[in-house]
Amino acid sequence: MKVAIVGAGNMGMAFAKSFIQYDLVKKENLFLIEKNAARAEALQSEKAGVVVDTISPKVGEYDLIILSVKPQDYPTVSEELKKVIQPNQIILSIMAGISIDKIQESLNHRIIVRAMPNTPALLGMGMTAFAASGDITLSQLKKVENLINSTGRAVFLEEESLLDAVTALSGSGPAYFFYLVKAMIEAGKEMGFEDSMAALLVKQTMLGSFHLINNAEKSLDELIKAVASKGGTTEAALKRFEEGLLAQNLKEGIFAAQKRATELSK
Ligand SMILES: NC(=O)C1=CN([C@@H]2O[C@H](COP(=O)(O)OP(=O)(O)OC[C@H]3O[C@@H](n4cnc5c(N)ncnc54)[C@H](OP(=O)(O)O)[C@@H]3O)[C@@H](O)[C@H]2O)C=CC1
Ligand SMILES: O=C(O)[C@@H]1CCC=N1
Repeated sequence: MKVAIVGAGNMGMAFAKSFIQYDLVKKENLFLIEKNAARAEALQSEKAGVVVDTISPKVGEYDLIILSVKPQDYPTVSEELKKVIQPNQIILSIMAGISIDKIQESLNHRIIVRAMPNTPALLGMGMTAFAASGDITLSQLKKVENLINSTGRAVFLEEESLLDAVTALSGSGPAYFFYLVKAMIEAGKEMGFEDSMAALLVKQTMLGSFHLINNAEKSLDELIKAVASKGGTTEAALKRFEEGLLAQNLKEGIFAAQKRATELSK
């Protein structure tokens, strides 16, 4: 398959690297359009694919075009892309908030898949949800799904409107996890540990706990109860979290992300 990527940044390249790793796309069939000069130079030197800085008629030769610029940059991209896009090309957008309708209208093009991945895709451990326009054939959809599957797990959504919630939950989710881990490491340092020791204690705890969620036949409440002894240390921490409305604040943060995704589509 021949794939062009408009905006070869963090996510665009996480996708591209998985496609290459699983031999779904050959490097010579990967066309990277990247306007950031420093990034383009880095991509050139690591021989990541054919690298150019602007959209040209050459883009029309690719089976699939991935849109992975920031939503704010999309109006400029669509102006250029609509001049060169060919009717049989598949568009895969991973941009937060930009709806299939809006992409169809701005490109005057029908065949659109809209996906929301996350950065663990860099390790083939991503979580992507995707929806598609009614105009796509099953064969075209399967081709895109095969590519996405190389980046981790994927779910198809009948309802595109759910993608803003996906963005808030799993798209942005890695940052929430990193934020929690960082706060725990900082607490460790404040209690007197060296940076590396605090990081080890927290990272191994998070890793082991993740596997317990997946492997123990217990609910999350039961897992919490199994750690929190009556009158003990965990209970003291959880009480403080409740007083500070930590869970409520986390949820409100996620709803704010969803609201922002909806705003980006306007
Ligand atoms: N990062 C994440 O975790 C996730 C991101 N997304 C979505 O992926 C998209 C990209 O995000 P991310 O990879 O983090 O962003 P990046 O900034 O890392 O990548 C986007 C790249 O596109 C370049 N660019 C901007 N305009 C153009 C243009 N006209 N032609 C070619 N290249 C251009 C940017 O250059 P410059 O830096 O100079 O602007 C930048 O290098 C966003 O829409 C985001 O919503 C989706 C899921 C997760
Ligand atoms: O923060 C953002 O807007 C993008 C979408 C999901 C993750 N990063």
